[in-house]
Amino acid sequence: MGLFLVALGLLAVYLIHFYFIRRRQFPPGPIPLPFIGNAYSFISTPMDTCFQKWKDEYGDIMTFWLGDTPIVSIHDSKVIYDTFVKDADAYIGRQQQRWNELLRPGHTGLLFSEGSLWRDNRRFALQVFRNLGLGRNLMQERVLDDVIALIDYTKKEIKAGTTEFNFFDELDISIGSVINSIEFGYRFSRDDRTEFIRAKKLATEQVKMSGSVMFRTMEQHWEYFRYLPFFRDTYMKVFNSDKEHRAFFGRQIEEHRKHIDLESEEEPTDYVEAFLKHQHKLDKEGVVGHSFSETQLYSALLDLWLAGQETTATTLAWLFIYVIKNPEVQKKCQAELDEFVGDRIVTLDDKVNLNYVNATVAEAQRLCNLVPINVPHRTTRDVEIMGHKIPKHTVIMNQISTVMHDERYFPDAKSFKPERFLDEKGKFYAPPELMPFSVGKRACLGEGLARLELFLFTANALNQLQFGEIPGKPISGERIVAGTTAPAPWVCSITARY
Ligand code: HEM
Repeated sequence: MGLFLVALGLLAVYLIHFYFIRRRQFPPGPIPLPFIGNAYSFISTPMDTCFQKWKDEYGDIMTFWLGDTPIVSIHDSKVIYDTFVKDADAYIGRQQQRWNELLRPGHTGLLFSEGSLWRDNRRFALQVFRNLGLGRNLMQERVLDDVIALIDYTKKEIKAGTTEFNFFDELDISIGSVINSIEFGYRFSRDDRTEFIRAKKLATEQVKMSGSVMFRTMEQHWEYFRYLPFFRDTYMKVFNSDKEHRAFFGRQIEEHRKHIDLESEEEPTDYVEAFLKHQHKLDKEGVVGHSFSETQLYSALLDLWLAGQETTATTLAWLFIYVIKNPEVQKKCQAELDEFVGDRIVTLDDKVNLNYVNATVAEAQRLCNLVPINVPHRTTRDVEIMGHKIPKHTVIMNQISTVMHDERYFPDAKSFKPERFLDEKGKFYAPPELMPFSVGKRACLGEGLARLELFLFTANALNQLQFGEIPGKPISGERIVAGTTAPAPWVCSITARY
């Protein structure tokens, strides 16, 4: 009886502290449940819809809780620019999600690392992308190889009499090949897809899991939750996926180690080679405690794969669904391509003329709203936002999904209207509220590569191929919201235009 009263007393103290002291330190938001916070809201309502609802109810700044962590969420473009861009260093931190003690030992990698490790490695990654040809013809050629392989394969299938296409699978392996060739220097084979399917399955599971209610609830205390019946299963999934990722990326690093000439003056041809050479140079120079460890290499490869494959392939999947569902958009894109390109391959030089195609890509990114809940940031000092004092180390998110469906900026926001990104002269323009890659110092590191891929795959596929819905097999367009928002499986018809 005594023990029971003590437990009751402790619970009362916890509840008073939680509801009357901690909650009041942050902007208002929906009532969290003790221990699990607001994660329960995401069970019945998709995350991005929850944020829309909360924006209507609580305004452009509010707080929701995951477990016992308060997360301040900002929903307005102007407030986001005033904070994450104008005062960028104050928002540059990342939430130290404790799962990463398991998944990215030492908080390494590119997505969740902080401080000099993150800064040095982000700069290094951007430099490697440039050295591999981003911003020059070299990267375009790399991507175009995969675009051409996709089109050739599809035309071969058409000739062979195929009438029903799972075009997402083809986009998926193409985008997988681009990132794989950047990281490891080789593409996936379409004849034997086993390796790609395995790698992709791992990535999809991890991205899906990272958006799951159980994963988010367990985030900061997984070492205790894993002993509880319902939560054990999620822990085992994370544990196994980590083990398999280590095997996949570890094998790639080992292969490179076997053949690499660390002293060679030649330009590296992939990320692993560039990293190992840079690491060797620092070690040789006697630089102590640098940020280029073997663990960092592993975590960076994982992050580039997770952040770079699923995102781009899924955006393209949405784009082709929207184009199929809106045949007049397909017609307008193709009319523009006929006028400025003809039957040859579209390159970046054509981009300036292809206003409607650019607007179609932009509108697909806006409407699909790929990232329903942004990657959490952390304030690095006390800040004040819209009159609210937010302490240092608060987890904070610029909720880009809410901005991109905001009727104030995008009237009739749930409709697909590429015209909204054309000015009165028909020229493409991107307003600041269009922020699929986020903004500020932690904005997407792969934005340049993703933009190149989105343009080249879209323009060339629409130029060479005609897409349609198959009678009796309508595309549902159902949104499956997890770490990213993916469409339900779909098939389409494709014929050749040339
Ligand atoms: C359509 C495709 C893509 C979209 C919509 C997208 C979107 C995003 C978003 C919203 C973030 C979080 C930004 C923030 O924290 O505020 C992010 C971060 C990141 N993205 Fe992307 N991304 C895409 C493609 C790529 C590609 C192709 C790569 C690399 C090959 C990549 C690598 C990264 C990395 C490493 C980060 C973490 C950056 C940091 O914390 O410094 N992404 N991305």
